[in-house]
Amino acid sequence: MSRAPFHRVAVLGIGLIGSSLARVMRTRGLAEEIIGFDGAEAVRERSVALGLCDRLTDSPADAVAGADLVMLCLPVGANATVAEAMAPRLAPGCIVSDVGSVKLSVIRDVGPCLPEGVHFVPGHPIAGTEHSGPDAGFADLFENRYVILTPPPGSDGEAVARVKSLWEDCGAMVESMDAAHHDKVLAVTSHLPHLIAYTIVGTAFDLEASERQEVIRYSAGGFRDFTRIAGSDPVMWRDVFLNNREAVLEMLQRFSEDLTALQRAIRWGEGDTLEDLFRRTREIRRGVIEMRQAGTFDAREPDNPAPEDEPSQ
Ligand SMILES: NC(=O)C1=CN([C@@H]2O[C@H](COP(=O)(O)OP(=O)(O)OC[C@H]3O[C@@H](n4cnc5c(N)ncnc54)[C@H](O)[C@@H]3O)[C@@H](O)[C@H]2O)C=CC1
Ligand SMILES: O=C(O)C(=O)Cc1ccc(O)cc1
Repeated sequence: MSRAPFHRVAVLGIGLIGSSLARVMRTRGLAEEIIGFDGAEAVRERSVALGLCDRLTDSPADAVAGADLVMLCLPVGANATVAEAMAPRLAPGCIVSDVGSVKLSVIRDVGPCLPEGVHFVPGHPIAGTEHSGPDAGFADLFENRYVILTPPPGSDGEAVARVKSLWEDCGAMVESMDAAHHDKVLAVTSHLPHLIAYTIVGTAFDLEASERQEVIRYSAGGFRDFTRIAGSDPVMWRDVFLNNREAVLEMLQRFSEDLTALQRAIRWGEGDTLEDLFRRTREIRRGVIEMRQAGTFDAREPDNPAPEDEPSQ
């Protein structure tokens, strides 16, 4: 029997992403032992009941003792406190990685806590859902999804290669890029869309009670897709916006300029302007589907069947 690529993996934060990682590492034999840490007692109890880890602890330091890989799977705003608490027990040669949606802040918050001889390989799976918590995770979450690694200059090549290989073993396609570039790209592809969804659903909620009822009843006209995204975890997304402030504000500025241009086209009846844009965006949608990145939850795409726990259309 071949040995697992990692001896002891500590998963810090057993929510959607942490529990999915624990599940896939377990089912594919990627770790001999999985130790879980979570700050919430209810999450630890649920993780025990689900059999996600070999052992659960309420101490980050206990969790990382003797680990050769530590995976931070926390809201990005929690990384600094947890990294400080775990640092004294990190073994020399250990790899610390993460899954946070923002990368510059993780490098800023975690990097300085790590002792000499510990390797830091920040990462971000572009895979998820609007659900959170240990029950929401599933082993196939990373299958055919991208994972972006943002190793700081001078990172240990072997550590980066081991993290890359782990994600590939989880079914993912791995790319590397500079952290600042990652944060700009994700600001437009992920963070801004979530902000727009939160705004539009909030706007609808603030309508008169009678109109609000109708918004919910007739939501199939486009609104429903926004409510899925706007149902995402409030703490996780608060931390994303507070920690990717500059890039999000820059993209928001560009977006609001484009929105103003559309507003003008509608006001002046410039149908060609509207149609040209809608044709270009339809092409982009087709490209996303061709690259099979349309989402695990999009039941209308034949290439992307809905998981069993999602209601089909
Ligand atoms: N939800 C998604 O679709 C994706 C999330 N991510 C990133 O993954 C990370 C985790 O997200 P999810 O798994 O979705 O969140 P989640 O809310 O499902 O899980 C986070 C877990 O961290 C624990 N936690 C929070 N603050 C803590 C603290 N201070 N000390 C100890 N434990 C604490 C919570 O109890 C919870 O169990 C985030 O950084 C997020 O940006 C990355 C890709 C996709
Ligand atoms: O559910 C969705 O539409 C998502 O966008 C999931 C997601 C959320 C955050 C990430 O950093 C990556 C993926």
